[in-house]
Amino acid sequence: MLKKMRVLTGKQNEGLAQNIMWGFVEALLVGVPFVFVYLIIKEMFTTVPDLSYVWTCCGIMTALFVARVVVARHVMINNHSLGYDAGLDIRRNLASKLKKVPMGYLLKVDPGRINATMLQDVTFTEQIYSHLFSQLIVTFSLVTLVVIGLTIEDWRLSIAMCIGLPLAIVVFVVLKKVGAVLSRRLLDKVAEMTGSLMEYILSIKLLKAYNLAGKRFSKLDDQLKDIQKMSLKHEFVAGVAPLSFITLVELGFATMLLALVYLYVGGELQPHVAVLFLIVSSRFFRPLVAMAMFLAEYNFMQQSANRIEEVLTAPELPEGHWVETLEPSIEFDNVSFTYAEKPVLRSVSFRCEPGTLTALVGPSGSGKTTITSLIARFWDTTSGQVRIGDTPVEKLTAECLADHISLVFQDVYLFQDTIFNNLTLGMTDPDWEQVERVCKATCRWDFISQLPDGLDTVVGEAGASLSGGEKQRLSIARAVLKDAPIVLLDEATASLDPENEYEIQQALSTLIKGKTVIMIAHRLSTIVHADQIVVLENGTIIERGNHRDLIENSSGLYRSLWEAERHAHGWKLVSEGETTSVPAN
Ligand SMILES: Nc1ncnc2c1ncn2[C@@H]1O[C@H](COP(=O)(O)OP(=O)(O)OP(=O)(O)O)[C@@H](O)[C@H]1O
Repeated sequence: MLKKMRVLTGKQNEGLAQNIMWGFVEALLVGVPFVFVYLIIKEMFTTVPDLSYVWTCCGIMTALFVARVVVARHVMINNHSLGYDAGLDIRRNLASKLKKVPMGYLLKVDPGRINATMLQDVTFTEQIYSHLFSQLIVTFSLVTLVVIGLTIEDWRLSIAMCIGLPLAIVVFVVLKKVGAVLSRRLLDKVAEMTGSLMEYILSIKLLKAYNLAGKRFSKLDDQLKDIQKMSLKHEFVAGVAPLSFITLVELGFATMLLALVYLYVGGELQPHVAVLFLIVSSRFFRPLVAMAMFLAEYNFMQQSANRIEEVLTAPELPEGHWVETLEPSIEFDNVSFTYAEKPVLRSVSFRCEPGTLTALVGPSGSGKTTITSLIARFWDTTSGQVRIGDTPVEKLTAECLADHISLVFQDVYLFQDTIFNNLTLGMTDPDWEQVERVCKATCRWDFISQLPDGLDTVVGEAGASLSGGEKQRLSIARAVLKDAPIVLLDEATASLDPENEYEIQQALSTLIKGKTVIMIAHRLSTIVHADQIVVLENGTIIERGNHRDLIENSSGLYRSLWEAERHAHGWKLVSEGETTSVPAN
C-alpha cells in the first residue's frame, strides 16, 4: 500500500518515517506506565510497603500520561497533515492527468465516476495516512511491547493470552477478501448514482418541461434503495471479519483466566503477577479491537486507491515540445479519424494559409466539428497528420497549442465568477481598458453596462444568469482578447438572432483580421466572403473553393445547400462591394 501511495501522490511518503517514530514513542508512553503499575502491585504485596516508593511511581505515571497526551496530539496532527497533503497531491495529479488524457477517455468514463474518484475515493485514501498507519503503528508497537514485558514475567500466561491471535488474523484476512468484492460493487454503485444525481440536477429544466421530474427521480430513488440494500449486505458481510477477529482474540482472555487460576491454585504463580495479568489483559484487547474495526474500512481505502490508480494510469496523449515561432497555417494531410469503431473522417486533405478564413460546410454529422477537435488535439488522428505551420500538432505541448488557438464553441461555458475574470481567463496581466474596448466591439456594451456591477458582475454557475446570446457574445469577446493567431469558430453565432448575428459577424470580421480562422457555419450567408469553403459529406471533402467557384457547380452539394437556404428564407445576398436582395419564395 505504501508503494501505491507513492504512485498516487507522486512523492516519496515524506514525513512518514518521522510519524512512525512518533507513533512508536506514543506506544511506549502507553505501555511504560504498566511497568509502574507492576512495581506498585509488587510493592503492595511486600510485608511493609514503602509508600514513598508508591508515590514516586504514581508521580512518574502521571508525568508519562501528560507526555502521552502531548505526543498523541503531535502524532494526530502529523498524521492528519500527511493525509491531507496526500489528498491534495492526489487531487492535483488527477486534475493534471485529466488535462492529458484524450477527450475520448473522458467521454467514455461516467462523469459521476470521475466525480466520486476526485471526492470520495481521495477522502478514503487520505485516511490511509491520517488514520490507518497511525492506528497500526501504535497498536502494533504497544501489543509487541506488552507481550514482551508479560512474557518476561510469565511466558505461560502470555501464550495463553495471545492464543487466539494467529487464528484471528487468518480468519480476518479471509473474510476481508470476501468483503473486498462487496466494497468494490458498493463503490461502483455509489459512483453510478453520483452520475445519475448530476444528470438529474443538470437536466431538471428539461425534466420539468416534459413533466418527467417525478419519473426520473424514481430511477434515482431506485438506485438509492439499491445502495441502501447493498450497504446493509456489505455491513453484514464486512462486519463478520472484525467480529470474528474480536471473538477469537478475546478467547485469549478466557484461556488466560483458566491458566491463571490453575497456576495460582497450584502455587506456581505469585499474587502480584496474577494481579498484573488481570489488569493488563483487561486493557490488552482494547487497541486490537479498535484496530480490527478500523481495518474493516481498509477494503474501501484499498478499492478507492485502485480506482484512483486506474485514472492516473490511463493512456495520455503524448506531449511534444514548445515551438517559439509557429506559422499560423493549418494543414490536414490525408487525415482519417475513427471514434471507437466508427469512421468519421476519410483521407481529408486541405490547407489554410495564414490570415485566411476557411469555412466548413456540410450536412449534420459530416465531420465538421471533428476537424476542429483534431486541430485542438482533443483527439489524435487515426492516420495522416494535422500540422500547424510545419509542425504536427502532436509534436507540440498542450500549452503551446492552447497558446496558438482560440476556440468558440456552440455550447459556451462560463465559470461562476465575474465577467471580467471569465473574459480574461488565462491572461497574466489583464488590462481593464482593453477588455472594455473588446466588449464594446463584440458584446454590445449596453448589455454589460446595464448589469449591476458591469464587468465585475458575477455570472451564475455555467453562466446560468445570462441568455444564450449573451453567453455567446462573451465567448467571442474572450476569444478576441486571447488574441491567438488561430481562431476556431464552431457555430459561433448559432444562438444569436439575425440582427445580432449580423452585428457580431461585423465585429468578428474586423477583429479576426490577420488571423487564420476556421469557421463552421450552417447559415451559408455568413461565409460568402470566406477565402476557402470546404464542403464535407460523410467525412470526405467533396468540394472546395470560394463561394463564387462553388456556386457555379450546378450539380454540387454547396449549390444545392445554397439554393435550399435561399428558398427557405427571405434573403439578403452580400457579395464584395454590392448588395442584392433576393425575395423569399
Ligand atoms: N464522441 C463521439 N463518439 C462517437 N461518435 C461521435 C462522437 N462525436 C461525434 N461523433 C460522430 O461523428 C460524426 C461526425 O460528428 P461531427 O460532430 O464532427 O459532425 P458535424 O458535421 O459537426 O455535425 P453537426 O453539424 O450536426 O454539428 C457524427 O456521425 C457523430 O455522431
